[in-house]
Amino acid sequence: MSSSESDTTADTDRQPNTQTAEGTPPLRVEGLQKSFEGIRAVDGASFSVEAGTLTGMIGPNGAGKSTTFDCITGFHTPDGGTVELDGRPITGHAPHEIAQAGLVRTFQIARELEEMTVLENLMLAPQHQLGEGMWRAVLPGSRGRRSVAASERELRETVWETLDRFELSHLADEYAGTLSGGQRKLLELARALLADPDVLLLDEPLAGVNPTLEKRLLERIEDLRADGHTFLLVEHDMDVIMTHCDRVIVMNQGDVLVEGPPETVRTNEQVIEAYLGGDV
Ligand SMILES: Nc1ncnc2c1ncn2[C@@H]1O[C@H](COP(=O)(O)OP(=O)(O)OP(=O)(O)O)[C@@H](O)[C@H]1O
Repeated sequence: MSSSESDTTADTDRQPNTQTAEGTPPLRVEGLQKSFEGIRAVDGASFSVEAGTLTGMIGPNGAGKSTTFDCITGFHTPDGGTVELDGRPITGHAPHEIAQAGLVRTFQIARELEEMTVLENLMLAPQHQLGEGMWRAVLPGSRGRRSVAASERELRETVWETLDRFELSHLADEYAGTLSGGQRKLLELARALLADPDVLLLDEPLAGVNPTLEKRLLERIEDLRADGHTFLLVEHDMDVIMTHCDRVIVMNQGDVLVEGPPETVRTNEQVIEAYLGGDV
């Protein structure tokens, strides 16, 4: 069943985190399954991501990390299992519905966005990720009897604050297509944030990023975590995972092998074995 064939309706009414039951993790995955022509890419994976954490997902090639991300974010419809956001089911919903519900992933800047400036990319970000109707609901000030023009002015202010925060202001008028790999990653993260997510999924946020920008990206992610944002990231750089994550989920053959704090995971024999005896 494709996400568009889903017979349930996404509970897309954004509710503040304060209304969720105390102790409910922002993201809970239970018994997730997805096969491709007999290959069990995800085979019963269950895990939670706790509020305000930077949780890393690691695992050998083919362990099922990307497929898990795609099932969580609605790009694949799982064959079985459930995904809950703040205790509300989002399993099998379309990607834009899941973004509206508060779970957003970073995307590579698409070709058409490369031909727009950095500023335009950010001004359009909420609209692109949430759909035309919903983006007005997240515009700053749009909940009162404010004019759209006033709201758009406030969005522009938010965008400039975001540009400052990410040290991208000097690139505001540059075409996104001219940015370096690291600057693009910063822009991708900034775009995702403008959708005002409860949970952010980052898929290899540091791939192709030079050490200076890697440091800046990690600092921004840590600031955002300190502000209460919740992250789940797939990253192959083990040092980054072990140094910056609060919790680590290790996947192997489509299932969760081990979950815990980095110091526990690093020394776990099953984990070392899964990486063919290499140093984790
Ligand atoms: N669209 C697809 N069609 C067929 N098989 C697929 C598809 N997507 C993933 N697979 C298979 O599912 C398994 C899990 O793949 P997945 O990409 O989720 O793993 P991964 O942990 O993200 O790997 P990597 O770290 O190499 O990106 C692999 O055997 C892969 O070949």
